Amino acid sequence: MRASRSFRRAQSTVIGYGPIMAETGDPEPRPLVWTGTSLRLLDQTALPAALVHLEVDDPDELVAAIRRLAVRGAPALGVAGAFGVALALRRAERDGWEPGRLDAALGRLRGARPTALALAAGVDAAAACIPDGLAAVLAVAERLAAEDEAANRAIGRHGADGVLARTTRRPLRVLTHCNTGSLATAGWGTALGVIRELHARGAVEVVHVDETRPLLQGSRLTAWELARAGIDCRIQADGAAAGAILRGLVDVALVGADRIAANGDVANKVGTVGIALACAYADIPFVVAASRSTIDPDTPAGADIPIEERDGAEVLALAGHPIAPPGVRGFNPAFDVTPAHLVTLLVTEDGIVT
Ligand SMILES: CSC[C@H]1O[C@H](OP(=O)(O)O)[C@H](O)[C@@H]1O
Repeated sequence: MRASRSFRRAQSTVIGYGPIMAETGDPEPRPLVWTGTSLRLLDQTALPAALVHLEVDDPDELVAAIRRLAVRGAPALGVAGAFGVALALRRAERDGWEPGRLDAALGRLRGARPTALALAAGVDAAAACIPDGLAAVLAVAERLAAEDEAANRAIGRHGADGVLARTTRRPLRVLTHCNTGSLATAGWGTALGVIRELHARGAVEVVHVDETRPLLQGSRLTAWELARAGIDCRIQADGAAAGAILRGLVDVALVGADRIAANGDVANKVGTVGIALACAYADIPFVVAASRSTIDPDTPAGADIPIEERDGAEVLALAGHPIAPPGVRGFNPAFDVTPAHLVTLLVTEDGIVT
């Protein structure tokens, strides 16, 4: 890819885990870092094989990176959206954009992934400070990042308490879906943060990691984070989840959320509702870990949550290789909705919500 002016690709390719930790000096590489003039993204589409950083200084390049999931995960998108407002304001001031052009850029950023409430919320929070200048916008983005990591630590503690109070087997066999760790947030993670806390308390035997088709956030990202944290895991096909639960191989399922409706219905990565149904049938806890900012009082119920429909081509390929006959269409909803009555435990930084 020829790097355009605003989309420079700084690449350091390493294989495995150790070199990455040595490479960054950070036990948990952050999905994004503000450099002072640009947003440095860890390109999650290249993980786990390569550590690739993208230097983005244009809001529309950030929209493109969000849409192809180079940066992803509701909380991380909220922070990225807020920094995206700073990128847009820098551009507007430097290039003398008329107000309509800035508003249009913010609209594209806000709508880049419609299900994740945090993205729009992060853009709105930062945009509200545009009249106070760039420093104020950046301060909002930095605050959102700091608040998110602190919230995740609290979610981890409350979630571990809640899980241990509702399970008897020790140590636990946990199932998780998609990626809800440091890569999906400003640090530590939501459901993966609970798993980290349970592991710190010696309460995790193994984590069943759904690969999470079609983009494989589980096998590529969650397994990568767990391996780096020294937490034993086994990657499984998404289709193995219900059978593992019904065979009694799983003690608790822990997932994140992209948006929670006012009635408690939960939008999360596609495949989540099947796990919830299996947990209900097997009578094991189905636990949702999310920051309070994921709860949307303005969305009455799950049916009102916009579900992102992605290009069907993502389903028709695996790691870029075709796995379907030519001419067949793909159906590719990125999320599904779990009815509130199937959620055993909803945990936020405030504690057990339900
Ligand atoms: C910390 S919750 C992250 C949430 O976002 C993921 O979706 P995507 O990978 O498409 O951004 C998934 O739904 C996770 O539960």
